[in-house]
Amino acid sequence: MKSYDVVGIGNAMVDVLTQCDDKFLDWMGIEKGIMQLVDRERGEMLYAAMKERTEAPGGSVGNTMAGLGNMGLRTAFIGRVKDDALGRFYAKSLEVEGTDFPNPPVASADHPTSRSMIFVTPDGERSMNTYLGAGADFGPDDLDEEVVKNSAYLFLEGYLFDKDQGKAAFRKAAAAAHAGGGKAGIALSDPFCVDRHRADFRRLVKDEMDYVIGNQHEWESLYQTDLDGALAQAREECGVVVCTRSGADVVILRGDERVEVPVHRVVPVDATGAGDQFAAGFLYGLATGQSLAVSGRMGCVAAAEVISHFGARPETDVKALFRDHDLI
Ligand SMILES: OC[C@H]1O[C@H](O)[C@H](O)[C@@H]1O
Repeated sequence: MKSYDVVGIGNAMVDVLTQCDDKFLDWMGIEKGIMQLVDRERGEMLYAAMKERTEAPGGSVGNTMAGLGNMGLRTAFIGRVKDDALGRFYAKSLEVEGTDFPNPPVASADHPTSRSMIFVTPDGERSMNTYLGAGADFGPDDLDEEVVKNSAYLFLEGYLFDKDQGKAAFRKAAAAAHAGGGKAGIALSDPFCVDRHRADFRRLVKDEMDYVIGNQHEWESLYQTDLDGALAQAREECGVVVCTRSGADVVILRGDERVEVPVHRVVPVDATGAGDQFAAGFLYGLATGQSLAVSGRMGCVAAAEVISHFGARPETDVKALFRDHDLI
């Protein structure tokens, strides 16, 4: 019996969230709806410009693991934080939410704990301004293979694939997952990151991943073609292929099987974490032996919950929502 159902690896990041209007975004030169990297100076300027701030633990795969913990699975999140106030806050909050955080904060980290300044506009769109701190320096030495071997599923965050040491850590993690008889998967995370490392992402997806979750732009960027062409290639190269399409039906492929899961469009209160919680719901289904259709619907239920309030992690009992929808 494994210790964990799902173990995730990603950039451990604290979110600083605020609300603003579109004029404020223009004024500050913030590009709407995407993740932009910022240096420390701009990060501090944006932080100071926020009128009211909420600080919350974030990070894409960290959010997914917290979501899976909320659903009652046994989870761990492996990430790198500095031993500073934000890093200790991050580690503690995951443990409180029921997800193990095996790596202690690193006193000697060169950079402070990663953070993202997130501006949410009245249409619910989120614009993220990320300062890549200690979390982005995650490398093979930060990975205890035994934790991964002891999990049925491994889930990786594409953002960490932006640096060579992150790539090396992912190869080590995938090998450990397979050595332990588990399955390895990744969230592609960002079309620009895919664009910067296309060849390496392609190799990883083809040779080392059992399931891959991405949105339309990420899949198109990976194969440099339209969505149908991209998914046709992905299906040849990877066991389970999941494509979210911002409000349109989710497409899931496994061999000859193709499932389309309907999405009910609503105006979000805050879209932050929608993809992360879709992944949590979907992985819950996969890890508990549900069909692709049910797993996809679980993903949509979890995503709908998180966009109904401010912040990237669930605030209600998502398993109860699965029951309300007759999914369990
Ligand atoms: O996907 C949303 C997450 O991405 C960024 O990493 C932020 O931390 C945020 O919580």
